[in-house]
Amino acid sequence: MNEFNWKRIVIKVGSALIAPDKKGCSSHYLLSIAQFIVRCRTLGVEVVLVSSGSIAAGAHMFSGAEPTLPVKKAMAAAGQTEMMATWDRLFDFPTAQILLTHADLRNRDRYISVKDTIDTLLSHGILPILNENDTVTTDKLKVGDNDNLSAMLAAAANADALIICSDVDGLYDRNPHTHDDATILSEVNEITEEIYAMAGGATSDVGTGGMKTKIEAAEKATSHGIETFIVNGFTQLSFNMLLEGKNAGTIFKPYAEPMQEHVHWMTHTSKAQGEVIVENDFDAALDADSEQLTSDEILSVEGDFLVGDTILVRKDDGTKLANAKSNYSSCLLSFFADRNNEQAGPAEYTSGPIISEKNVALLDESKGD
Ligand SMILES: Nc1ncnc2c1ncn2[C@@H]1O[C@H](COP(=O)(O)OP(=O)(O)O)[C@@H](O)[C@H]1O
Ligand SMILES: N[C@@H](CCC(=O)OP(=O)(O)O)C(=O)O
Repeated sequence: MNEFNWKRIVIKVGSALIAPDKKGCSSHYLLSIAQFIVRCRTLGVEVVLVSSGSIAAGAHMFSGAEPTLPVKKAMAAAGQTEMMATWDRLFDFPTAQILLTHADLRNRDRYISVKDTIDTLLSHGILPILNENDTVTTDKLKVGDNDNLSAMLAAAANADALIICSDVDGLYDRNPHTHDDATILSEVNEITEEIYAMAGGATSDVGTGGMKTKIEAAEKATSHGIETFIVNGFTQLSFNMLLEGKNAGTIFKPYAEPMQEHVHWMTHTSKAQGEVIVENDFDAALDADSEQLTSDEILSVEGDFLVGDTILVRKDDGTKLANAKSNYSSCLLSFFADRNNEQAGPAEYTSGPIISEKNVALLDESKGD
């Protein structure tokens, strides 16, 4: 057993560490991260790597080009190969590339498939290296930043820890690059609005999301029971400290009572693709018998969703009742809602249950306070 009792960890590496000067991929900072990964594996800890940096690594091949969206997508395609080759050279065991979009994670079958692939790679001693598939993704399909992606993957992999390697020592009470008097928070026990208020965006021209997306990631991971660290990936000291079981930056403590797996997935990974709105006096106990929600209860439908997508069920006054997997498309549910609103007498057609008990994640607001 190791100092920290980890069996499996996810390490996320930011773009500034991969391609610090946007002149291609550099192994300068990756070497100490690779050594840490090797040491963890020697200690019996399975490691999953989430690596940013394809766009930054590919930028040097497009000199003089305006960084438009198509050019960035091309940079990602070209830089990804260079980045994978750089990582691969640092290890004497095999690595595997997995490129994903949010569409692969919000669909339950595809999510399970990703989970299974990660498990299988790890059980064969292969290091999975993941990134968002920036070349094919669109606004609607993307996660958008690798902090949140790494937390979704830490939950999928059922990791014990998520280590986010960045270009700062951790979370400060304000951006240390713009405030000389900023002080670091070494431990965060609860992620509150005040914590979010401390976080600003990225100031480097290669980072995405800054500290805000790291706090979102920490919230996702800690609510799954995963302890989360933000450390400075520029310095070997961070990794030496982690190996000694010491806090190397900011540690976010995991929830004492983590969310159930499917509740976590619906809340933090799949996210609602649309809404079903019910009467304010709707009082069915969704957790006990969600089959009570049928087409007769629907007032209106918002967004476009398909059978199997996650939806938010809420009351007309805005109270959020539950996230749930929809058994019907938005198109069909809108038809039922329109018919209900016309009050056209007894319904000729009614739906079966719109959501099913085992695919419901109750939201706090619905707990009757
Ligand atoms: N409260 C804060 N504490 C630390 N860094 C912050 C804070 N607010 C904003 N930042 C910015 O977040 C940056 C790290 O995020 P980002 O640039 O996205 O890096 P990465 O590529 O590692 O994801 C820091 O360099 C800093 O400019
Ligand atoms: N997927 C992108 C990185 C997105 C991202 O979140 O970047 P970063 O903030 O540096 O972790 C890429 O490979 O360039």
